[in-house]
Amino acid sequence: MSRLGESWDNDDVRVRPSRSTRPRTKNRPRHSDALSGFVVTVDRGRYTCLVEDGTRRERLVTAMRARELGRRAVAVGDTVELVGETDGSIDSLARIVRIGDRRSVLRRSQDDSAEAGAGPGGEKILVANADQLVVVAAVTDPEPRPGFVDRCLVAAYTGDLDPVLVMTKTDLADPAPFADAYAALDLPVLTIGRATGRALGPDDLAAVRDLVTDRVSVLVGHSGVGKSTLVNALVPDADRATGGVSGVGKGRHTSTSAIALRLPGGGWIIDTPGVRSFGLAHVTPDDLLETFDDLLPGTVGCPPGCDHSGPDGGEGSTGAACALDAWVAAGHATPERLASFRRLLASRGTTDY
Ligand SMILES: Nc1nc2c(ncn2[C@@H]2O[C@H](COP(=O)(O)OP(=O)(O)OP(=O)(O)O)[C@@H](O)[C@H]2O)c(=O)[nH]1
Ligand SMILES: [Zn+2]
Repeated sequence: MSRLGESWDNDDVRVRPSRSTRPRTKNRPRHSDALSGFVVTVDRGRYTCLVEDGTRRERLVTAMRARELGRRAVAVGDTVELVGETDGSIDSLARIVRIGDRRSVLRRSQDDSAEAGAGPGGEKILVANADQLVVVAAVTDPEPRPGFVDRCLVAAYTGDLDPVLVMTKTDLADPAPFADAYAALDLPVLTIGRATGRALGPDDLAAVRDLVTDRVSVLVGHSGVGKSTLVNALVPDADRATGGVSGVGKGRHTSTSAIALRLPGGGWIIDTPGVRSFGLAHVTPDDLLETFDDLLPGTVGCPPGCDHSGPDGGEGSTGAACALDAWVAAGHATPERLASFRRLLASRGTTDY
């Protein structure tokens, strides 16, 4: 499993203040017997981790957070170190003592910031280490919602995931009118529809399979867009792909928000059955701007407090103009890029779920 054995962040484990003069590392729990695991799903404080230790077949181990993790969140997709009861037998419970460095984080804000692992703004890490966010939207039935797609893009860009749009049900309508709005974002758009009365088109499916093979992909989309149809086509035995735990995510325990399913050709699909929206209260205009490399230099002349939302400089400003308008008018970047940036920026505050 390629995700295991990555480097570990030495700051992951909070070390209690020491009164002695010994080096701090001596006080850190050593856990030389720890095993590496990959968090497949999370349900009410219990983490299902895929573990392989070289001598035995890989297995699923149920674990809880060790006290020494403090308030640090553990998310699906995290690489972790486990100690304790790691044999994976029924009723055994291991402890997660370390969390590996993260390549990406898919966050969402939520009201209940008291929940374990919620950050200062109440944001929660939904998935760690994913390569891409696959936003699934239907051409029709249900109608695609631009605000929802835009919010997904903001979450992807600011969390270091590559966004992809997959438009389903292309047998029912033309995807172009909706997809055209994303042209300036260079967003890969794949289409998928039924070739026959029942089956998804094999060419469409092959393109999606290509996209997800050997990568970690998070799938999000509204109910009814065809996400399950797609997941079942990509992971034929989805119910068994995680040793049966996917049943946990889909059914009884509705609090489960994400589950990793192994792709037969390599890579992982992380399905998010309970996720219909992304709260983006934690994303600032500058967070988003940093993901628009071509626009970034144009803000040097912005007034203090400019939120770049329009030519008037935004609410918190002194009334001076946002420098981006003049800069783009002078031939930098493109008006379409600026318009796309501002549309995504505005989507943070909408509730178009
Ligand atoms: N015409 C057409 N129908 C499709 C396509 N993909 C899925 N459907 C149908 O759309 C309906 C919803 O599909 P699902 O896969 O259950 O949608 P979902 O997004 O998983 O929805 P939830 O299970 O509610 O989260 C089903 O009746 C599917 O058969 C497609 O490409 N074309
Ligand atoms: Zn500005």
